[in-house]
Amino acid sequence: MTRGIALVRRPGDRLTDGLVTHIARSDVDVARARRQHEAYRAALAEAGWEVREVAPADDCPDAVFVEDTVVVCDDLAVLTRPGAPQRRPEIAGTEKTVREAGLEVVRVEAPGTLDGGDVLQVGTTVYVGLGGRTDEEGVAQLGARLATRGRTVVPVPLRAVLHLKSAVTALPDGTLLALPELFDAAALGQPVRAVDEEAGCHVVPLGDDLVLLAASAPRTAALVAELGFTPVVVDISEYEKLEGCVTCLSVLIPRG
Ligand SMILES: CN(C)C(=N)NCCC[C@H](N)C(=O)O
Repeated sequence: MTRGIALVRRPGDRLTDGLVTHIARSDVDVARARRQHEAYRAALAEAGWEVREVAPADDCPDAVFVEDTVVVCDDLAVLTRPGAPQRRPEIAGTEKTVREAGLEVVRVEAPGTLDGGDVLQVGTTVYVGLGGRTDEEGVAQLGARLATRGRTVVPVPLRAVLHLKSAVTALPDGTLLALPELFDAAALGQPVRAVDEEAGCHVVPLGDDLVLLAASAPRTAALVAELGFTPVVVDISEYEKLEGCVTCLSVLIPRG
């Protein structure tokens, strides 16, 4: 029995044209990115997830960052309306896959914008980054949709960072790992544990004590182990060149 479904989308040939907002552009090695994606998928499978692929959207260079296209909460899939207009065609493939997975499907409607990378779910609280990609209308719409599942949305203003989950994510026990200078940390209403590596604030709980994180955060991997969890380390250097992180490359749908 698997833990549930992990949605992923393979990188396309145009990956190197992906958006870059807060860092300098550097060349992406697409062949290496494909190998890293294969290893990422293998890590999810090894951790007990059924890896299910969303159809490629090769005209969209950022389509591999599938997290931004949908927010899954229990049996509900909220299709997003990405803040970057060129990413909106990515939604169709995700919609097909979440429908096939049997989820109820709703969406963020215009003029609201919301990227999945701005949505951090911790228990029944859903923190949503307000910044370059997600606006107040998007937050309000998400709040209304997730209220049907007993969730409370808390807006969190961002500073110079792409997404909320570029700056803070949670360990399985709810401990928030963060770079607090990148956002209004007081808005979370709970303390964070500051990390000293940029990629250290990007973790994905994979079930039980397993925690996925990037090879570029070795000190945080050691911290995660000290705290009693088991780090699962993947090299995603080619995606980091496009402001991607371990969270962005999948959407986990735990078995109901
Ligand atoms: C948590 N993060 C960072 C994400 N969910 N998405 C990253 C998207 C990166 C892409 N180049 C873009 O700019 O859209």
